[in-house]
Amino acid sequence: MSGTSAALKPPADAVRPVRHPEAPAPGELLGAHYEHCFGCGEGQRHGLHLQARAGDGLSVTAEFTVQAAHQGAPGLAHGGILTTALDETLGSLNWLLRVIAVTGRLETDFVRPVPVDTVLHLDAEITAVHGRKIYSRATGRIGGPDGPVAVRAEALFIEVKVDHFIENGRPAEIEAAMADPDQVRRARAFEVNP
Ligand SMILES: CCCCCCCC/C=C\CCCCCCCC(=O)SCCNC(=O)CCNC(=O)[C@H](O)C(C)(C)COP(=O)(O)OP(=O)(O)OC[C@H]1O[C@@H](n2cnc3c(N)ncnc32)[C@H](O)[C@@H]1OP(=O)(O)O
Repeated sequence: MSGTSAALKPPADAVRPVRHPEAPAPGELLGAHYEHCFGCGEGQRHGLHLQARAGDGLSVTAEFTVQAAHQGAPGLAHGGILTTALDETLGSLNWLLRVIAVTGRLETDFVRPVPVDTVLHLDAEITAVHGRKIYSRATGRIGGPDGPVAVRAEALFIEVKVDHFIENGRPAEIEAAMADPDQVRRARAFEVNP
């Protein structure tokens, strides 16, 4: 059963956006947006280490292996962890538009239990854009990229500027991020390439 709320339905005058000309090519890894991100950061030892790859059009794919540390019930993935994997995959889509955006709303259907050691095959796509609002959906399958659906999500991301992080993040981490020329260059690149 799926019952997406009205807030996740694009308005009638929403548009289907186009991939940014400098977006990573299909098949390319997108790379982490922040090394300490719980979803994708290489430097986050407790994290999911999810690696998203650009697909065709406005889509990405990613894989995530459920670890023992991700359990909710014995031997099964915690639903919040699965939602995090969906959130991260959906968030990475915005790179194809070269837009920085944060999750405003995320709705998940848990269709099948996901055992520890399972590889969750995720795919996601942007469906519409309306002003700063980016509508997207994602699916997670088990047993292979064409296996049965285990989780499904629809989301609304909201475009923000780098200042969103600078104004709201804990100062210690913001100062460290701003001292990293790669992080600043990457973040600013999104603002000069509309
Ligand atoms: C040099 C420094 C380096 C830093 C660089 C870092 C680079 C980072 C790169 C990439 C980052 C990607 C990170 C991905 C991580 C994975 C994804 C996450 O988990 S993100 C975390 C969870 N999400 C939040 O923490 C959002 C918290 N919420 C907010 O901050 C605000 O509520 C925000 C920005 C979402 C909206 O606030 P408003 O004041 O800007 O805008 P308003 O006017 O309220 O909303 C704009 C439109 O969106 C709708 N909207 C907003 N929230 C909605 C909601 N929850 N449901 C439905 N509609 C919503 C509104 O109704 C409005 O629509 P109408 O334009 O009037 O049609």
